[in-house]
Amino acid sequence: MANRDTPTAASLQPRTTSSHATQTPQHSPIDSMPAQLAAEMPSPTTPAPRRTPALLRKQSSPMMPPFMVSAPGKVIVYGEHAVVHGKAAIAAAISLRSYLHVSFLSKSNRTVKLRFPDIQMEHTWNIDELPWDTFSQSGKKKYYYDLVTSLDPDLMAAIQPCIDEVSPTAPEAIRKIHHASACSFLYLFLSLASRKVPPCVYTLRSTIPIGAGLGSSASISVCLSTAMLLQIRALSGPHQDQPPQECELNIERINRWAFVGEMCIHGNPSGVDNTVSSGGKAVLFQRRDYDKPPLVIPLHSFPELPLLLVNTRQSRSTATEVAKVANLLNGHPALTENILNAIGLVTESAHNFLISPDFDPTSPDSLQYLGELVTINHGLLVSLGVSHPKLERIRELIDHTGIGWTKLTGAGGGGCAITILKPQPPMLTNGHANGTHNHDTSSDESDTSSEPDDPDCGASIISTGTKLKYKILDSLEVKLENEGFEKFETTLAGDGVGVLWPAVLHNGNEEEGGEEIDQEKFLKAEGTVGIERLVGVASGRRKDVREVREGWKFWRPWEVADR
Ligand SMILES: Nc1ncnc2c1ncn2[C@@H]1O[C@H](COP(=O)(O)OP(=O)(O)O)[C@@H](O)[C@H]1O
Ligand SMILES: C[C@@](O)(CCOP(=O)(O)O)CC(=O)O
Repeated sequence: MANRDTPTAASLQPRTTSSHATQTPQHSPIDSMPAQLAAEMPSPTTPAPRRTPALLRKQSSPMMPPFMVSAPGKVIVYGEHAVVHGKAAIAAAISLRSYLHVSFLSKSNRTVKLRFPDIQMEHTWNIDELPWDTFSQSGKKKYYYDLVTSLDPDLMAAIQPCIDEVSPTAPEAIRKIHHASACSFLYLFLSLASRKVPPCVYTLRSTIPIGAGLGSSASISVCLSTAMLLQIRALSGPHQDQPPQECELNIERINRWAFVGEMCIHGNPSGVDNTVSSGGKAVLFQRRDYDKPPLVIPLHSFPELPLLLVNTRQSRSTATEVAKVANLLNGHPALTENILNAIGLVTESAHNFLISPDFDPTSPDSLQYLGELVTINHGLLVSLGVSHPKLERIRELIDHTGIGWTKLTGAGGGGCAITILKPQPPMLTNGHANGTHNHDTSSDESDTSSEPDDPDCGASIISTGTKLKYKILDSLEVKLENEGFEKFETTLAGDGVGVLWPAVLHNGNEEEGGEEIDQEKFLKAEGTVGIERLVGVASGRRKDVREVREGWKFWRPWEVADR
């Protein structure tokens, strides 16, 4: 995965517009659409069409099938706050994702519609009334391969009236959320598409809690960027056997435009959220000098791990928490610097370990090492004053079960806690009735406690351990819910952006013709489980570590690199 300022930048820029022809993707999912339709797809390099006289009009073409894209949220695993002061941090993708469904309307419709039910937003614009002229003026026009690092005030001013017409009567706080999403959409749409774009509906649903520091905004920006780049045929793949450099190039292209979407929502984002959401897995991220681009190193060795994520549901402000640390630094410079340095060392230790030959993603000892760093990192964040009683309560409840290593993630002061789960519950690894933990599963233990003592049944121990782990997790879930917290069982360091083209699932049977995911079915799916079931993601904790996503395709540079 590459960051917006990495050397791959040069490789993305054709020298002249005419070199576009040589860059036309060979394996885009859109290549599978009928040639006539493909020819009608707008491209930023396609000259504006001449008006066809009514008598010479072509026959109507069949409508393009709907397609879907999906992008993950992220967590900071090590190094938040210290990263603001020049140290490195490690962020990783999670399996909570946003899903964007794109469907097409008949040509006569001339509208583009957003359906974003998570934020109760719906809006339709007339395509012909959008400010295409401003976006295509010379000096303003951007191409899919361009690097855009700031928003153009003239373009922002041109879309403002279109944003203002969204949810005009909603309360101010809701309007702000709607306008941020609309701005992200419109800026990308007007930059990448053209007046000739087929009328379409963008329906978005996410399993990522909004505003909890899990990168929900970046994941929607990545979905929008990917969908539009696919629509203008500026991406190739994803497909199996795609060379790693080509995967990187596509991810980079998506990431650049996702960053533009993020700027619309956040003003001045660091870029780490969209980078992780585009490319998946994990990255080491460091910004020593704010005038220079950040250092972003993909960590392809980061293991896919089951992760427990608990949302305090306590709203927090990143700016306030960052300011708390700045104040502490002012009042206690030497001490605070030492804490920040220690956090920097935590990240450095994790990074060195992950890239060392000693690291074995399947070994409990390796996991233990990474887990201990999680615990240390949390302690240091507490001493910076950025925890919250609710985060401490969650940590206390989880520590009592002994099932893993817990820390706050992101800004703190609320938001979420993460727990890297131990491979086996502590009573199996440390012997029975481990005095340091109160498992609170007394009724559950009776039916499992005899099995681990049997030296001849390793498989049975594993299944007993797994059963016990789930019992502990179930009992924990009840406690967390009773106290108003929200628990997610997710996976750390999975895939980045994915494509389901067309939006059809075959459920293993190609002959059946498959089940089309249409807009209404997508809107009706209930909750995370309903959405994941509909889009073909194996849901629930009993899934394998790598989720099965039938029909979905991902750019996975690490996998190709491993071959
Ligand atoms: N599911 C969603 N549907 C529509 N817009 C969303 C969704 N999730 C996030 N957003 C947009 O992203 C913004 C949230 O950004 P932010 O508060 O930084 O949260 P996060 O830390 O999760 O990225 C929202 O105001 C909204 O504009
Ligand atoms: C506290 C900080 O290090 C991370 C904030 O993360 P989030 O806003 O909770 O995703 C701030 C930053 O890196 O900009």
